[in-house]
Amino acid sequence: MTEIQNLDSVKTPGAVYFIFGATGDLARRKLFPAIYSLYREGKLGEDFAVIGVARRPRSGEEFRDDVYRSIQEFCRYSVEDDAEWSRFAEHFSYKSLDINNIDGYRELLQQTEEVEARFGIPGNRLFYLALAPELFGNVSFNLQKGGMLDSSGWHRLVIEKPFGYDLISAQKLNEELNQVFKEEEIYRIDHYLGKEMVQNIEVIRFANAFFEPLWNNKHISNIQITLSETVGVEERGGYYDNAGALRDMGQNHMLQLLTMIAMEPPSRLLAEDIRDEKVKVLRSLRPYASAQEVKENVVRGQYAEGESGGKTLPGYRQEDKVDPNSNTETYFAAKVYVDNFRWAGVPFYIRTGKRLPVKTTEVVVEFKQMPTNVYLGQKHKLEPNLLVIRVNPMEGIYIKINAKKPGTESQISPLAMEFCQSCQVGINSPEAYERLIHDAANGDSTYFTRWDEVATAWAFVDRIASAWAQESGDISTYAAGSWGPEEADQLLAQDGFHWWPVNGQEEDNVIWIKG
Ligand SMILES: NC(=O)C1=CN([C@@H]2O[C@H](COP(=O)(O)OP(=O)(O)OC[C@H]3O[C@@H](n4cnc5c(N)ncnc54)[C@H](OP(=O)(O)O)[C@@H]3O)[C@@H](O)[C@H]2O)C=CC1
Ligand SMILES: O=C1O[C@H](COP(=O)(O)O)[C@@H](O)[C@H](O)[C@H]1O
Repeated sequence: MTEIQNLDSVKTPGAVYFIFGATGDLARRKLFPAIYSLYREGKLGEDFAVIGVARRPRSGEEFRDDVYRSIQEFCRYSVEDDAEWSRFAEHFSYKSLDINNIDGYRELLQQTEEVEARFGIPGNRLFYLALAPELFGNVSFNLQKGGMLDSSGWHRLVIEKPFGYDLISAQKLNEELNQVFKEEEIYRIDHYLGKEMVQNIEVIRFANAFFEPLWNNKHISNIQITLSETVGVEERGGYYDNAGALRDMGQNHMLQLLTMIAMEPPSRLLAEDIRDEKVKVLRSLRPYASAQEVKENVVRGQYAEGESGGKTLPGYRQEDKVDPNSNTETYFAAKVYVDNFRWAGVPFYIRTGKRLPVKTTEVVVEFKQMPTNVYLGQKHKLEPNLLVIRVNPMEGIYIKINAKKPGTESQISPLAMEFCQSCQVGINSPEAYERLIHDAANGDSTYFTRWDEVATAWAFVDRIASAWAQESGDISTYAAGSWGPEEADQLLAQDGFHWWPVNGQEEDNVIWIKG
């Protein structure tokens, strides 16, 4: 068990980082830039090496050029100095390998031992699989067979989502991995857990006397979690058409966010204590008992042609590598209950979708009105208090309260007090992948998903997916650039609530105090 340390300045132990899928999109956009940021901040030191692995032929020089371009395009630091770049780049080499070719692993082993000797690395090996999940099992077997796990240091497997397609496939994958790696050696990435503000939820909740006493069904009327995207499926139509919004965002990022909001305070800040609390929330999710209950509580839709910023956007069925008759959902919203003492009766409304009007991840905690109040009534329109946690792209929190409108005799107006973290000069939050690679190298699994979390989340999501699978007829659509199907508004309206405006769409009547 690892106690969370202040990792801000912790240097990682010397290790070789294997990036399987080194010629792919994730490596280019996220992983190389993250490794460079860690290096620039002194967190990697000089006793590390990166070996890129993929089938495509690449010389070492070509690979380092790829890495350079990816950093210049996507990293929050840019390369400014030739000498510093050469010092960094010499840690990178490439191995062309089909993951099914066992002979290739023996060559990889030789290359590994060479770089370990060269950089004084004590046999620690981190295998990052930026690959399609179907390949995870074979890579693990072949790493073992090819002698890659025989060194004297630690061996860790970092794997990307999706972890399976449903509970059964996830179990199968997990069994395969467990034949080679122990649970504590497996780091399942959910990059939302690496986001600054998702980690901050814990601090906001557990380090402030005025939130925790109110954090329950006596004071909170409902919680809204929005993960909206403006993009469509881009070039990932092949994968997405098989997954859909529920599996792509719901089973993982949304439920993980929900657990961070709903979990009990852990008794200690140990990775296992925190993950124990999160899994208890997942176990407390009220399962939908029938297809009818799914229909009543979950809304889905697919984007059709629409418009945004004066541009016409194609419908989902017109996207590249998408079945022209596809019924895959690109949006879903659900009403979810956490059936425990703290949350009994409080609806959690969650929604996610592609081609929505804004890119944002936000959590809105809506508080109950006071039971009796001299200001309630005809004359005054009191709005409920809100605590809004902005995860991305804006980072920060704001609290909405009622206050006297300045200059009026007795008019009451909502007033939002905001702490915008991303607006503060000097705060340049690390990318999620920087934190997660750093944590994995330091053996801190707090912000990675444990197997029981993954399995419990699948069990919840599978009921929705199988109810949808029984439905016949075409999925309902929403115009690209809109807020999704109208039924999603009904989901809240029937309980007397509405979705609060998110990111940059604040109502005119609110007075803002920016901090
Ligand atoms: N891209 C993203 O933003 C995100 C991706 N993910 C996940 O990360 C993983 C990778 O995604 P992404 O980078 O987009 O995928 P890409 O298709 O862009 O890249 C796949 C990589 O796998 C390599 N590869 C495929 N087959 C083999 C093989 N048999 N042997 C060796 N290498 C192989 C390819 O290289 P080559 O063809 O040269 O062999 C390529 O480098 C997926 O699981 C995805 O779901 C998760 C979240 C976000
Ligand atoms: O995991 C995924 O996340 C992205 C959204 O991530 P964000 O950090 O930009 O909010 C999503 O576009 C993608 O479909 C999904 O696979």
